Amino acid sequence: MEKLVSSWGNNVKALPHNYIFPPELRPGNNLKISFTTNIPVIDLSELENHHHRFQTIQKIIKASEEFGFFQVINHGVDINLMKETRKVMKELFEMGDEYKQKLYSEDPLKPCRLYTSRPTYATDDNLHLWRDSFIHPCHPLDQWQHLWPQNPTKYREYVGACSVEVKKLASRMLRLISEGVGLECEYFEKGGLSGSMLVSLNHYPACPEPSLTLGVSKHSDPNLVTILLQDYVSGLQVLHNGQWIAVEPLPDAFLVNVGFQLQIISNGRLQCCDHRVVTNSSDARTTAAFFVAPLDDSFIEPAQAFIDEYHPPLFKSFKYKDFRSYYIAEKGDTEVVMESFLA
Ligand SMILES: O=C(O)CCC(=O)C(=O)O
Ligand SMILES: [Fe+2]
Repeated sequence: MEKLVSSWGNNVKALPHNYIFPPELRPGNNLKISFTTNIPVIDLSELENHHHRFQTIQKIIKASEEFGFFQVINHGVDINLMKETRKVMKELFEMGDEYKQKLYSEDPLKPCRLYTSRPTYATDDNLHLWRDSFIHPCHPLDQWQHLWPQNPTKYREYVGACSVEVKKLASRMLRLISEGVGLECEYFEKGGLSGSMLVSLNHYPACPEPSLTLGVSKHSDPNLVTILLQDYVSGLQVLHNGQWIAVEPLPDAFLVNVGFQLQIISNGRLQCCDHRVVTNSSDARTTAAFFVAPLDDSFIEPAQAFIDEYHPPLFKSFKYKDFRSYYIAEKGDTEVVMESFLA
């Protein structure tokens, strides 16, 4: 498969010209950032202790206000399931080219497909990302699982079990966030606000010239909340107060990040945050991003709880599918997307 980076990336000593980013967008010297400033790590087992419950919820809110990102440990998802899921994800990208060709598609309407760079690769300009991605819906499981690949043989079993657990974790995080900001506990379970979940398995092969390219360029996630399963290889960077900070990969943790919809519903109190992925020359990195999103016809607007005479709505009301189409058309440009949904 000459298009997939996982098929040819290991055989090149220099980047093809259409993978070299313009100087102002390259990671350059920011390739290796120490983990001195790090995003908060929150221990969810503290919620069981009623003395610490309130403080833990406040930590979640503070992290969502200041960083838009945090990691959770002792989250209740079986560590062995996480390990097996990571293994089966890696196996998928190691399958032979002939098999990967069957999964590959440039049709954005195909629900389950392997692509390279961006979903819009076929019509993209001449600048590609150093990643392959396998994407498909994963909630409700029985509606989608039969469309997933049967090879690797344990793919459906582990990715299915992990999806169920991640969806439960996402619902738990959304209930805690609701409690922390004074929304009714089930707020995000109504109106289809968290009714869908898509998983994107990202594979970033080792790269010959990591300072010149990116695995994913700067963006904020268009959905409600994203839960990321990482391995031990670093690569994710978050823009915080104008500086890129590197996220330390904690293999037993899940990373949680605020999407555009959570920012809009909270009337700007919680912040989505720009992030990107850098590559490295020694190790491939494989991650699973679980995007919890509203249903297409869900109606999105700032919740009444955040609005009073001193706090007018900062954003318009819209249907989620209109936001999503606009986000895709504008290639996820944060400023342009935000601007056009301001009240
Ligand atoms: O792979 C990662 O670390 C993050 C990927 C990401 O930001 C995304 O898929 O939206
Ligand atoms: Fe993202």
